[in-house]
Amino acid sequence: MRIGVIGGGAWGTALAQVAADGGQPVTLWAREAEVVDGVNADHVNHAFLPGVSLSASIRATGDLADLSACDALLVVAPAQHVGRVLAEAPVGATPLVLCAKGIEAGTGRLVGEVARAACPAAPIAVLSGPTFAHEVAKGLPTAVTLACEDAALRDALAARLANRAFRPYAATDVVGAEIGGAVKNVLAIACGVVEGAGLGQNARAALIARGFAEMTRFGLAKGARAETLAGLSGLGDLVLTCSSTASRNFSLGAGIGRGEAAADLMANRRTVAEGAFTAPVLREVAAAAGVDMPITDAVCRLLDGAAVETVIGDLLARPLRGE
Ligand SMILES: NC(=O)c1ccc[n+]([C@@H]2O[C@H](COP(=O)([O-])OP(=O)(O)OC[C@H]3O[C@@H](n4cnc5c(N)ncnc54)[C@H](O)[C@@H]3O)[C@@H](O)[C@H]2O)c1
Ligand SMILES: O=P(O)(O)OC[C@H](O)CO
Repeated sequence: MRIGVIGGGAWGTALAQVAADGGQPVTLWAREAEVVDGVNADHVNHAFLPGVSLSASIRATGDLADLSACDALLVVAPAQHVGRVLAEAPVGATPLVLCAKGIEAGTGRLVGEVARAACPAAPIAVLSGPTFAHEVAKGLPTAVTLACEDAALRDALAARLANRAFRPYAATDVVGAEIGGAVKNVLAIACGVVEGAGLGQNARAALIARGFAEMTRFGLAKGARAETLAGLSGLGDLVLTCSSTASRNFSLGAGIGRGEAAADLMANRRTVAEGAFTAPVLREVAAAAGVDMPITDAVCRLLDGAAVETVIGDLLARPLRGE
């Protein structure tokens, strides 16, 4: 199975490295010429995954047409750009493995819905889970959810991507795998705020647990299964990104918690903090579905510039309720 990767950020590059295990050829499409040049000449993605030596069997390209001979495409552009990039990619009936985590602003669509609209003939799988790119690229042990309704395709993809350190777990719940990854990014911002504002470990644990309740309420309303949300792509990824400054979303929240302006933090970054784009549209989609999302709402207010003390105070002052 010839693998192509759409997106030369940290995660696309790390997944290209996974797919190149054992010297298998992989084509990596990157938007930036400097990334293409660095991967081909130095076997390093200096811009997005510095310090990691990549397999020489990864060939980078800036031309989407070079993906036309691939048997499966890993889609790793940021969620807000997936629709645009897929519209230009030579996909046809080639299976797509969606690896971005987010909800499209303006439409409220999960990445799977975006991909189905752009590439109606392409079978869809979702790969998601607790996966810091730099750890995966270095070959540290990692487990992911690989969700696909077509069992034969799912097994073929799992066999192709698995190696001694990278372990896909099979699932059929594509929507559930997507929702866990999209929602955890928003909750990670909230946990970062707690860290940055020095609100303590109790508060962070409470946010993880109540955030998981929020993710579950939303997921169930959108057709996800509870066991998927409690698995690697939901709870597993929530725990990872709510616990470490290696998470861009958590780091963004930590800056806000320290009193820095969200707009400045967003303006000064080249890497993507998906939760900042997903939070407002998640709030809208949840409201339309009648799902209460107090932590997501708090993150939206903080991103809009509300004071940390005010927002945290409002969260704590909500009427007491059953767990
Ligand atoms: N980095 C990780 O550890 C990790 C792990 C799992 C999933 N993800 C997800 O993977 C997706 C990609 O994140 P990343 O970490 O690889 O990115 P990154 O932050 O490392 O790099 C930014 C990426 O955005 C791309 N980009 C910027 N503007 C664009 C545009 N207009 N059109 C198309 N692409 C554009 C850049 O080319 C680059 O590939 C996100 O949805 C992220 O949540 C990331
Ligand atoms: O750095 P973050 O916050 O985008 O998180 C990266 C991955 O999604 C972790 O699984």
